[in-house]
Amino acid sequence: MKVKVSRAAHFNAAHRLYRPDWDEEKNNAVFGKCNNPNFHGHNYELIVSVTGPIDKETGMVIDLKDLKDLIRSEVEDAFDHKNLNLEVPEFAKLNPTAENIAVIIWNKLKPHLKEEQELEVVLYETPRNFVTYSG
Ligand SMILES: Nc1nc2c(c(=O)[nH]1)N=C([C@H](O)[C@H](O)COP(=O)(O)OP(=O)(O)OP(=O)(O)O)CN2
Ligand SMILES: [Zn+2]
Repeated sequence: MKVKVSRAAHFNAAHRLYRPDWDEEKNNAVFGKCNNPNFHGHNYELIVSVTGPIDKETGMVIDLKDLKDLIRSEVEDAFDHKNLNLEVPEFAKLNPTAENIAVIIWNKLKPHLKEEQELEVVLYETPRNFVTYSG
């Protein structure tokens, strides 16, 4: 029997969507206002879910306190109040789209889970734009 356990988290960050190997015209055509050279910001909402067996001794899939601390150390401390393009090494050469941010978050969290625990990351960039990544 597997149960899905979820923890919501939050960070805000600035970003710019563009490719340095494209000229301004093409960047504007593809990325529009998201290519603003002065960046723009989002209040990101994150839902991290761990699915796995319930531990017989504790009754937990994962201690939500441990999941909270993991999200804080791996995601919030790294991304909150940061310029993703300029301050987060993972995005130095990777466009910080919601898709790529979700994959980076998944990659940062997964090594901390047990083999039998499945991970899903849902990232809301705006209340209406969100992506899901499960590995
Ligand atoms: N597939 C993706 N498309 C877009 C992404 C993304 O990360 N993945 N990001 C953006 C922009 O960065 C921005 O976050 C979204 O802009 P927009 O769609 O205009 O969102 P709004 O909520 O401001 O617009 P509403 O019209 O109010 O919904 C663009 N595309
Ligand atoms: Zn944006």
